[in-house]
Amino acid sequence: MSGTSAALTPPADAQTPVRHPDAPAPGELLGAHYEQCFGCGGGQPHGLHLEARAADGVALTAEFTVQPAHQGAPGLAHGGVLAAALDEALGSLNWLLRTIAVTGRLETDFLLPVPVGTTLHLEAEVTAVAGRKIYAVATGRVGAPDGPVAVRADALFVEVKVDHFVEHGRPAEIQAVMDDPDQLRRVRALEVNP
Ligand SMILES: CCCCCCCCCCCC(=O)SCCNC(=O)CCNC(=O)[C@H](O)C(C)(C)COP(=O)(O)OP(=O)(O)OC[C@H]1O[C@@H](n2cnc3c(N)ncnc32)[C@H](O)[C@@H]1OP(=O)(O)O
Repeated sequence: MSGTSAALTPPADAQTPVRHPDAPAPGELLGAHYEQCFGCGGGQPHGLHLEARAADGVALTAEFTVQPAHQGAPGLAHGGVLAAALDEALGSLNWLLRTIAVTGRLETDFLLPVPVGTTLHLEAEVTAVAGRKIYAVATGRVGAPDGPVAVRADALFVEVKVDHFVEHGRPAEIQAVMDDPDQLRRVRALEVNP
């Protein structure tokens, strides 16, 4: 059974999403937004190391291979880890809008178990924008880009300013980003209207 809550249905006056003119070209790897991110950062040994690539429109593809550290049941991916992979793919859509947005709501359908060693092929797409609200969907297929759908999600992201992280994040990590020119460049690339 699946369904989508009313909160994830765009309002009647929602706009069609617009790919930012400076968005990475289709096929381009998007890279990590933060080295210590559990979803995409290279600095997390047990992280997902999800790699996302721009697609046409306001959409992307991404891959993540389920590791032994991601188990819930014996030999199977933990559902929360799969939700994290969907969340990360959806969050990476920020690069195409050149907006900073965080997950407000994430509804996930788990359709098939996903064994350790499986590569999950994800697709994510922004479907509508209404003010600060960004509506998006994602699917994860097992084994191949046209494999069976194992997980899917509907999500609402909410646009925030970079101050969101400065205000709520731990000072040590915020300072470390400020002190690292590479990391700061990644944040600034998203911050179109600082
Ligand atoms: C530097 C590195 C960069 C890059 C950073 C990128 C990180 C990506 C990582 C992957 C993605 C994540 O996991 S992000 C991490 C997980 N998410 C979070 O930590 C977010 C925690 N929540 C919050 O901080 C807040 O609740 C916000 C920002 C989401 C919303 O708070 P707010 O800014 O005060 O805005 P608010 O007025 O409440 O809401 C704005 C509009 O959205 C609607 N809205 C808000 N939440 C919901 C909701 N759950 N369900 C339905 N609708 C909602 C409201 O009704 C309202 O609609 P209307 O009245 O306008 O109609």
